[in-house]
Amino acid sequence: MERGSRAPPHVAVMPSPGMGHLIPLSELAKLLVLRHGFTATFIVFSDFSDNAQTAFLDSLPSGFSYVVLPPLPLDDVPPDAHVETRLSIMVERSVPHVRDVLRSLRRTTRLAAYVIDLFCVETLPVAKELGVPHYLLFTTSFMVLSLLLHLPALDQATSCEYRDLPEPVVLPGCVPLRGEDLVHPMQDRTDDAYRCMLNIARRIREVDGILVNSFVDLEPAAYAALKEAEPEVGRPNVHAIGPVIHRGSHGGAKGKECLRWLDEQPPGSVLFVSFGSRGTLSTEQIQELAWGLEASGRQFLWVVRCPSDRVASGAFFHLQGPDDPLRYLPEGFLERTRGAGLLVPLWAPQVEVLAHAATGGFLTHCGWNSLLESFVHGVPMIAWPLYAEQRTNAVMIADGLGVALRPKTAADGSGLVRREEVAEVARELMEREAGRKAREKAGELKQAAAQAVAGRDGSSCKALAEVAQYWKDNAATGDV
Ligand SMILES: O=c1ccn([C@@H]2O[C@H](COP(=O)(O)OP(=O)(O)O[C@H]3O[C@H](CO)[C@@H](O)[C@H](O)[C@H]3O)[C@@H](O)[C@H]2O)c(=O)[nH]1
Repeated sequence: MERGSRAPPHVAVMPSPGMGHLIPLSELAKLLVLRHGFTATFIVFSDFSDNAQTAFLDSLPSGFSYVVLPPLPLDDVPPDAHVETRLSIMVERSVPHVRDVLRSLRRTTRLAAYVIDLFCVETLPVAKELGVPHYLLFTTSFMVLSLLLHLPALDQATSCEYRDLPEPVVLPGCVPLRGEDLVHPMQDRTDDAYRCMLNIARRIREVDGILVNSFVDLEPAAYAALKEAEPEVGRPNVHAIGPVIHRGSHGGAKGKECLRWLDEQPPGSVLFVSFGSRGTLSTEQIQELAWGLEASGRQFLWVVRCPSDRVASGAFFHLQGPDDPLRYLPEGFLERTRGAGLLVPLWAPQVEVLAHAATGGFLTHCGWNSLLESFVHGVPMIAWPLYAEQRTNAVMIADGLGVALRPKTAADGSGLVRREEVAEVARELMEREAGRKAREKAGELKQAAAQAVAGRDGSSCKALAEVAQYWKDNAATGDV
């Protein structure tokens, strides 16, 4: 690698495991490489890099390289520890290795910035120590960022569990949130996962700036409130740079089959059902969903995974193994729905599916990348949140933006969405007035999303160009 005044500026990027973070961080790096003349190195964990992640990294164009950290065993961590707890321990253990990588990049490149996602905050002191500007790519909304920035104060002011608060939490410029709709690690304040979240909430104030994968017109009031608060001590500047989404294909042969099937369906007729890179349902819920989709009479394309009650807890970071997800469906389902539905085990080329004219709705777990991809393609949704910040996102898209419908869970305390409700909400979205309204709103958001990243003048393009220029200027003068 080159160092010297004519070498390109370099960015080091550290995503935590999982496609949900790898995708936006690599798309950001692509923009820096292809539009702003940077080169980039990814620092990735070996422990959790599965085939999908490795294939994704290998497909990145020239200008990128990646360094795999040595294995960081977590054998001493209880197997039932929450994913946030496991992640935070793993990141802590990675610090000496990250120091070595950043030191080496400083020697061999014009290292201009170090960009992480929120689970990697424990590595920030290394960048500080080496004088490398350190930024966070916040991979979800301004609303969730606002929640995190307010969390230490909220923690001080609250003595009960948040779900028992008599009033909703009101964040500046955001739709009110009931305690039970706050992010998953906030649901049990006695759990380690909550302490991890609180630690992250404190540490993100240490970064030099926060790039947010959202756009101003999507969340104008939440964005304005955060901008207003910037002069406060310990409030990093925020930059709206989204929607940064994956635009290529990563679906393989099965992906091509999905797209061929979609080509044969009438425009706007298909409900796409997918729960992100690793979302799964219980066996009973899979069965209810299947019966409901069948009863709805609608065409559907469903990315099917093995039930959550059949997956080992430590396997969270990996796509599932050899077990056949189709065997958990109701008997005869495949035969009865042949022609009306297509089932894809594990993975579909989601962005291409959402971009396809036949796709008329998206039943989603509300991961932020999925939502952005839906906004970009103007697809209305059914919000079916599972974990992380997905309930918070669901409130935003259903109550705030009006681009999604929410199925009701059964009153029997099972927490299940029963088949009748699945059929009803699918028909609502695809055939009725509520769906028509959501589709109209989705069309408006599609335009706003396109404007944010249009040419050089889109608000998000400008914001990223300013940050990139700042990094280049500092790298060029040797100030870093
Ligand atoms: O069959 C599939 C399934 C997923 N994807 C892609 O994988 C990504 C999934 O990302 P996302 O929708 O954000 O879901 P998660 O993978 O669950 O993402 C994690 O990270 C997100 C960003 O922080 C959070 O919003 C989520 O709650 C968290 O679970 C998207 O780009 C999808 O297009 C596919 O291409 N094909």
